[in-house]
Amino acid sequence: MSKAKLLQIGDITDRMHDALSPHFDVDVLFAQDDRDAFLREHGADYPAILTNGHWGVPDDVFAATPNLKVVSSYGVGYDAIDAGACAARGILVAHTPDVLNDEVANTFVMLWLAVSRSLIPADRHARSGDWERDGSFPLTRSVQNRRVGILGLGRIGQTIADRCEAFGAEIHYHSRSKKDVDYTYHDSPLKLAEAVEVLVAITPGGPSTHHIVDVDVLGGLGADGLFFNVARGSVVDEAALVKALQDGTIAGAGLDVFEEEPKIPDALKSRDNVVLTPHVASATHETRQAMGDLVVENLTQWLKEGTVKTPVPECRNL
Ligand SMILES: O=CC(=O)O
Repeated sequence: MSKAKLLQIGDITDRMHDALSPHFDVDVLFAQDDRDAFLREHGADYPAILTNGHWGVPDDVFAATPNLKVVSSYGVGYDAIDAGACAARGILVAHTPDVLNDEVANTFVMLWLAVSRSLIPADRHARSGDWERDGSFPLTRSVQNRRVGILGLGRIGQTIADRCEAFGAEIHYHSRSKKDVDYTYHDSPLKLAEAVEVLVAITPGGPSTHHIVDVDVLGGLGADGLFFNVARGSVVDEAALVKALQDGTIAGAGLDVFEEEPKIPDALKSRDNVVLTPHVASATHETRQAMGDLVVENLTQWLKEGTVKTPVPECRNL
């Protein structure tokens, strides 16, 4: 019996490839020399797409796959996929929620400690000989007993809150709606920023959260404030963030995501009060394995039953 055809957009692990191969005939979009000709000739053959949060489903692919039935994305954030348009065409979209909550929360903690305790400059001081030559490294700032603001109290935001409690934090949050939790709610990102010393963005990306951290919010955070982004680059006005760091409007930042990945502004790269990671919040062997297994499970379940295990909210009623 012939296998179902699957169009792969972006990289996958060997384990995912091996698990998919018995069920799907996999073609890699980026391996095609002439993408337009390939999509024109073969687009209608694909009922299934495997993609990720970075590539999503580009418009040309969406338009060239009239028989598409399922999209399985290797990541939790799906702002690069027009899930509303997929739902309207009856296409199921699946993502990988929950299995990465711990890792993303841990990445925030790593950045928070690194920025507050000046980990990168301190490491440099230790290995460069500066310690012997110039003496002790300057004092840094404690992460203990801070007022922490979580922008987006979804599943990952809650896991971040749990981690922060271990540091004696007073937790504040802003979300689209008030939740049944003991933390302090603020009805705007600005009011949240004004109330806290540490602000972490962990909202979904997309038009509804575009630049919700802007010049005013950064001003509200204030000169001792630290900003962290483990959400999407689009959530923050990056130019305003650069200026806020340059002008001392805020004290520092830890960033895993950027507006034009993989490009990072030089003005961020050159600052000692900023720690940068290349969108790796979920990128451990263990968590990527769990995410990959879920991507595969969504596709094989769809093959067997026509459903997926973890649909995005827009597709839950399909
Ligand atoms: O950014 C990572 C994800 O959305 O899983």
